[in-house]
Amino acid sequence: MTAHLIRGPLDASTTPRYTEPSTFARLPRLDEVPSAAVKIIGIPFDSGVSYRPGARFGPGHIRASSKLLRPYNPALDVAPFDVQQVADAGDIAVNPFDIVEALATVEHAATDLTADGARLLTLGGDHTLALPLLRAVHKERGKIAVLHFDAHLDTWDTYFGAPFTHGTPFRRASEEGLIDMERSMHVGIRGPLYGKADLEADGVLGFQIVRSDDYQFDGVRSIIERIHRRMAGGPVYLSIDIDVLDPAHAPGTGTPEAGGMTSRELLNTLRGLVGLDIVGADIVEVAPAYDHAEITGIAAAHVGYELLSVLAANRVS
Ligand SMILES: N=C(N)NCCCC(=O)O
Ligand SMILES: [Zn+2]
Ligand SMILES: [Zn+2]
Repeated sequence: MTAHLIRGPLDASTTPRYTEPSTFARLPRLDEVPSAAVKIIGIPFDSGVSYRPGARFGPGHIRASSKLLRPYNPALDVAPFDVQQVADAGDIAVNPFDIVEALATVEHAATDLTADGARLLTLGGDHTLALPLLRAVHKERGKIAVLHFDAHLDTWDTYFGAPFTHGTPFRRASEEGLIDMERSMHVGIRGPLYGKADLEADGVLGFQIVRSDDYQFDGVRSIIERIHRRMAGGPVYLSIDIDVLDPAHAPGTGTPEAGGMTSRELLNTLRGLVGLDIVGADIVEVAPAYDHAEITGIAAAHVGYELLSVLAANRVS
């Protein structure tokens, strides 16, 4: 194999940040590099939402909010764009009027983009997308442990009889045998449910729950330990619904719930994932119409940056 020079972000000291069309962190586009170990894709899809629409504009907003990121991450002592080629693969065009067709398009695109062994970081889009992304990962890797950050369980059964919505992806994934039921977790759960039965049903689908309140009572360190205890020893898929953050930290989302995590708690938890075999990730539910001053976009951009840093740190060690 020929060694290629890794291309990182544009240099902000010679090309101002606010020039050029947006790519994540001002990285090169996939067609500008020979290959990439990590590909960032946008999926502008929100036909699965139950409340406020608008997450279809999430990918563009996260990219636009990611321009200030810098190349060195002191928290993990790693330069995430130096040790691996990361590139922005643009958006996948999906049918907004036919959810089943949209899910098939996403699954095939994810399969194609990872055929060369690349890992995907997906920018949503609503949480319905986790299902086709897990289907694609499962084809490659078999049963996968899911680490799901969210205010919501997203293991409800149907809405208006519809099986594929942003409130149901992890029930479908569990029913389809995609997830490792001994090693999956929800983190950040809070807020009112439809009934106590929601939690009982969730329990048999293979998830353990870390509640948002556990952050206050137990702290970040103990939660990182719980995650490692449950998830080490096999591949992990990370799905991050931005509404896991408190609405003060992420107002730009479709189904906000009070009492959430701070962005500092989330970023520190993500840094604690170094050592886990993360095979793919998504950041979903960013809905810019309800955002202010890019608060949510910036949080999502930093979440993506920490994930890329964890992948880089895993590669270095
Ligand atoms: N996946 C997200 N963000 N929300 C699910 C909420 C489903 C409901 O309306 O009860
Ligand atoms: Zn949610
Ligand atoms: Zn969700």
